[in-house]
Amino acid sequence: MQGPSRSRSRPSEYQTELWEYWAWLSPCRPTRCRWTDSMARGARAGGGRFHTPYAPLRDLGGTAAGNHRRAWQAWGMAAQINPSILSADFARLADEARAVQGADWLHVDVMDNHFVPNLTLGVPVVESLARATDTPLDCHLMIEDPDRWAPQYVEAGAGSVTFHVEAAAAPVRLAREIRAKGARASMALKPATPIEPYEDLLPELDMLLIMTVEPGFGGQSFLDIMLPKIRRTRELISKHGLEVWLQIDGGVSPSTIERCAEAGADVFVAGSAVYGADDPAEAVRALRTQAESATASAGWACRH
Ligand SMILES: O=C(CO)[C@H](O)[C@H](O)COP(=O)(O)O
Repeated sequence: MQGPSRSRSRPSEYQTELWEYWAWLSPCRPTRCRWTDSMARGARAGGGRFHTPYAPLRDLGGTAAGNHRRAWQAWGMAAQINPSILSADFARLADEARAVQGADWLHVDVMDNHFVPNLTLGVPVVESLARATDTPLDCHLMIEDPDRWAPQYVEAGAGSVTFHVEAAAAPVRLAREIRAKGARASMALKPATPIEPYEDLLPELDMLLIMTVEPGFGGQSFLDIMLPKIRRTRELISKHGLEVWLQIDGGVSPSTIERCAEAGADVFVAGSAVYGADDPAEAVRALRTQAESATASAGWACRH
């Protein structure tokens, strides 16, 4: 497939071609895995690195805020904010998804009461939610035996599936299976799990999740002692020249997000800080602005 011609006069056709080109350029381009509707929605929603290199070419009009965001993406400084539905009203999930319109992904916490001491939802709810929202789903599996269950979450409509390395029997095989089925593959580390033993696995992943609280419950205090791990992980990603997203989850709020962005995180899960706000969509925008400002002055982003 060739890149877009710059001489197109009809913006809609030009834009369509660009989206295809970004998909082709993406780490999840069809040569490695299927470009699903959900992932395409992620890209269109402004999912950061999907379209970083050519973001300015998409600037065929639009709002000042949209143009600012695209410029940020072009410089690789886009921050993604993923509201965690753990803090939402489970009886009104479709409405709660709408309440965070503009979020990059919806973070879906799957807990089995074995891997963590809490029980939330499973495949059927993810299937329904995927039908009810255009926001792509980022499923975080806090469950035992993810090797068995993770592929079912891709089939249910998740655009990204995260398994815990502490629970996976064969993390490389599992990451490859998630990608082969058409989703982004992500691996999570609990606070006491170091990144260093998994350096060689990084090329198998689209995202690495560092838990900044003990998994299981929303509303906990951010663990500052995770900041050096975020920093070291970002250095490993850079050292290998990878486009792996670095997500953090737990205690993300206006008072902690800047430190995390400065340390190297670029995808932020926020539950209570978003759903506890009077205007959840505005809370998403404000967190993103804070993260992007902190990233702009961070050493890791300058070297990126
Ligand atoms: O994975 C989680 C807990 O295991 C949640 O996503 C996380 O705690 C988000 O909630 P908050 O932002 O309120 O800390």
